[in-house]
Amino acid sequence: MGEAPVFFVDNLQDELSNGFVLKSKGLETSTDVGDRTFVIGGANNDSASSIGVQIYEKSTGKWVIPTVLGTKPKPCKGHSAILLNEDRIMIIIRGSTQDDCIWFLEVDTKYVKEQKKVLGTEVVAWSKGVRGDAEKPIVISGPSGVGKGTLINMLMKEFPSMFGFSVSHTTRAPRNMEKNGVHYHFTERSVMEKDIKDGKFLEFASVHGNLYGTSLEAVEAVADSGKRCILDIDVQGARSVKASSLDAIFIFICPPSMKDLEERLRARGTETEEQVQKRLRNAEAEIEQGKSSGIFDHILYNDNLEECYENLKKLLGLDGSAPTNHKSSPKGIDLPLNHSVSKIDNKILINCETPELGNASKNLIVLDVSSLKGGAPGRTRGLNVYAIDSFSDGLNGIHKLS
Ligand SMILES: Nc1ncnc2c1ncn2[C@@H]1O[C@H](COP(=O)(O)OP(=O)(O)OP(=O)(O)O)[C@@H](O)[C@H]1O
Ligand SMILES: Nc1nc2c(ncn2[C@@H]2O[C@H](COP(=O)(O)O)[C@@H](O)[C@H]2O)c(=O)[nH]1
Repeated sequence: MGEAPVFFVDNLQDELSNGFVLKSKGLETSTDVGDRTFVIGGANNDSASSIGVQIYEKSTGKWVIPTVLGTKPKPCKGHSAILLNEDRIMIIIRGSTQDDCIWFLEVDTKYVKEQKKVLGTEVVAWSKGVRGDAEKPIVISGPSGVGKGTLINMLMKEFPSMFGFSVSHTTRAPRNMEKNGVHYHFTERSVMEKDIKDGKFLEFASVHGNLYGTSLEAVEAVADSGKRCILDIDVQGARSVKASSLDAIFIFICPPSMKDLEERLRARGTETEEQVQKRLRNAEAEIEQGKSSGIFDHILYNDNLEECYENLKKLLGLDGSAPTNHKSSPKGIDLPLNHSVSKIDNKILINCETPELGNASKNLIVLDVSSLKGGAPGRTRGLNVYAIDSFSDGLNGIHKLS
């Protein structure tokens, strides 16, 4: 059992040695991680659109401005910071409401270590804290024409409130009936390449001569709407997702034969002869990898469509053996401006004061961080939140908020 203190910056230099000017407004926190101090918050100019991060290296006495990945929290009236597991800092935004009050700045997680190698710079990564457990996303892969889209459409039609589709980006041209933003985000290669460089994609791959990718936003938009996310991506993309922090179920759809696959692709009539040939050539390698790579948790054969659909529902627990109602979104918490934060084991205690109700009225919000999942890039899930009312007068009531 131990209590981690919360630090507030009180004596930072105005002009940093690397030329970075920190106009301290008393809104920053500093958190020590090994021999580095992470200074978070306080816009370095008035038009800043997000919370800034700087690192002070105690051994060299130098300030470093890291590459900041992930969606960043907006500048705020102040925040509290507390170190978790030596690899991430939990940020509790003051005066914020609902779903925007808990954030994580990853400073030494697996993802951050990988990105440091890739980018060759100091890296930190933001992820937003989400209460409760969303069900695992479903990754569906398989060769072009095997019936992935058909199966996904059947699932979304039968369970519209349960599933949401991750709308990918692609550089290929839209087909006749395809709508931008619904089937794909159709995009220019140069724009997509820049977004990939800026860390906006969970995965991307060159597929049949075009660029395809899943943006973090596409997956998180579905999860934030309380639905279970379905990704229709190729095997290369599935491999990247498997290596990421997204905890998903991986399903590979196999055709009964190459002959059937060819017939389906031709019958769909959406590709030129040259494209059909290219997709069929790629299909052989994809089927080989799908069966042997160890990426996939389940392989389904799509011979008879109805049978394959029933098998898909069965493995997702939708065949009547499990309840089909999706969980309702957890309630939010209103975090007051005045609060203090401490840590005991896997619990963060937020001590909230309500001045208008006098000293006797204090509420304690408990964040249980023992079951955190996921993380940057994306969301950190599995936060459990409890409120204990008026604890200074005795334990009047304990409410589980999520
Ligand atoms: N079991 C099946 N038997 C016969 N035809 C099928 C079967 N499943 C799907 N199809 C048909 O095969 C064609 C290809 O299906 P679909 O477009 O769903 O493939 P896909 O895997 O999503 O392809 P892509 O990866 O290119 O998007 C469609 O015309 C669809 O109606
Ligand atoms: N790696 C990714 N692959 C994707 C993504 N979106 C779709 N795909 C795959 O591309 C092929 C071709 O699709 P089509 O619509 O042009 O027929 C297919 O296998 C899809 O699964 C993505 O975001 N990433």
